[in-house]
Amino acid sequence: MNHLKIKVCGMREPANIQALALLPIDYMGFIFYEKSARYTPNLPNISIPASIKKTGVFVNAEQAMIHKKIAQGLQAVQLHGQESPMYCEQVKTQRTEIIKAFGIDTSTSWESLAPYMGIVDYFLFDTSSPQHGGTGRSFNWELLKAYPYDVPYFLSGGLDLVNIPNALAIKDERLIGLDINSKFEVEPGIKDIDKLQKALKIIRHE
Ligand SMILES: O=C(O)c1ccccc1N[C@@H]1O[C@H](COP(=O)(O)O)[C@@H](O)[C@H]1O
Repeated sequence: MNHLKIKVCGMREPANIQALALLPIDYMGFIFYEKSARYTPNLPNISIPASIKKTGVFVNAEQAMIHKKIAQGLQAVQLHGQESPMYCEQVKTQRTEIIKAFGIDTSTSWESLAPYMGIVDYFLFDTSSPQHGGTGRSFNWELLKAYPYDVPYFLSGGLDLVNIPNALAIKDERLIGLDINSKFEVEPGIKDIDKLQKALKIIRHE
């Protein structure tokens, strides 16, 4: 399998961000969705290595708000609501990756993702839920076998030290990364750095 990208989401506390920035991750996520327990109103003013893409997570947000956050230094935008393909196109800038999230369950119609192709950089497949994400629950990954497109995707939803090895066993070149969140927290928004290091060792086969 190619080098799997690792995204750690839901950061907001300066010391915790600084500690995470020392780890070999690819994306660091900041949740700009007020109803989330991990909500942060602003991108923390902390130096993060250029190798880590600062990612804003939004749910059906005003586009002006997203553009404001991009201007503050985001390299990626993760859209977790019912954002349309046109919305994704309008939010995209030359320097910003677009990750469109979908909650997956047995009712998922893969055909509904087709209009996003050529617009978004990645899909992200998460557990379907009314709160749009951060549930700590995984979905039935067997459903991914029916995913018919070439667009690479991140896997998320309740990833933890027990199920990450199972995620690594998914034989699919389109699986480009893992998104780690609530199962690695000491409290919402504060990550357990030691536990994340253990996950990184598993993922990077160290
Ligand atoms: O984490 C949240 O609170 C959240 C709220 C609304 C939308 C997305 C959110 N986080 C994203 O949810 C997934 C799965 O997280 P978990 O591992 O199940 O806790 C992940 O992509 C986060 O970026």
